[in-house]
Amino acid sequence: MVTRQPDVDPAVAATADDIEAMRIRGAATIADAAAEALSTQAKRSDATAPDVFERQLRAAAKTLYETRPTAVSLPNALRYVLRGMDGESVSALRDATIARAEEFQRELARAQTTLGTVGANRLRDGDVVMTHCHSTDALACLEAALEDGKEVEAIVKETRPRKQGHITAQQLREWGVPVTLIVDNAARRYLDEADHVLVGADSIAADGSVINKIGTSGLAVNARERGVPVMVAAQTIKLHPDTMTGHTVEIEMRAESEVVSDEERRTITGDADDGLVVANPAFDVTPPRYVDAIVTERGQFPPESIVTLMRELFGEMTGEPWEP
Ligand SMILES: O=C(COP(=O)(O)O)[C@H](O)[C@H](O)COP(=O)(O)O
Repeated sequence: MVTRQPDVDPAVAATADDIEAMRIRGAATIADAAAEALSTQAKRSDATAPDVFERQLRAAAKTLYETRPTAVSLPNALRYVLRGMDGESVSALRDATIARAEEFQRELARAQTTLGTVGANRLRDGDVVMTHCHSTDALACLEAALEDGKEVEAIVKETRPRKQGHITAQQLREWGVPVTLIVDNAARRYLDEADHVLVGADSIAADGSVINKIGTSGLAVNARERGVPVMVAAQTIKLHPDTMTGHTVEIEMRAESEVVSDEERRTITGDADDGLVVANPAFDVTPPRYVDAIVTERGQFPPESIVTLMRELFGEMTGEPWEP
């Protein structure tokens, strides 16, 4: 459970629980939900003094921030909204915060649509795309290609342990895209039939490394060996400004229960129930040399040049998202 801050509205706490339990998941969706939650906190605040209002909003941001560590879209969203919290009275602060959250959500949606059109330009009629996990940014590229009248097919990795590939497969089938669903271990074999690997990102580091669902790096290495280009679809909200000052991106470790049931654990260890460690990292790091292009709403970039865009958009940022 997330540590609850005092004065945080129950609706914000519920959003934090949903993010932590992955009922709300995926970097862009988490960012959208976080902005919405801050707006809700602003709407429902019972503060009568501006400093109390601000304290409540910062407490809400901290509660949301502590849910999952890897997707930088979460702190980036919190920072963006809190920076718009401006005014001399509670009502001015409330209006400004709500307007800022709405602006963030609008820009997020717009960025994804624009990014989709950029990514679609890389896809040709008849292409076969291999996907990993479920990324709304990656799907935006496929949706835009379909809208351009291109026919595409997809090889969808199921993505253990939580099988987010099923969500991707479901969305693609709704759009009428032929889908071949494969287990993760079959990826190398099926790369021979793929024209692109298309994945999303939770964070992008200053050196162009891509942090995304566990298994992305292995897929990218295999794709390079097979000569299949790797395209990463990532709005600029996924750029991790702290990495410009040498910080690393924390990789979330999730519960062992996602990998083995209690019964399976007992079968492995017997009654002793010791000596078995189940490691379940949720994300991994793909070095820039295995990535062909990072597709953003500002155009496509070779990974090594992404730091220029990062500096332009974020400057040198320090401090926790909820700090003034
Ligand atoms: O790794 C994941 C989701 O991981 P999880 O299921 O653990 O949240 C997605 O590829 C990115 O978040 C990008 O998604 P989007 O493009 O929708 O932001």
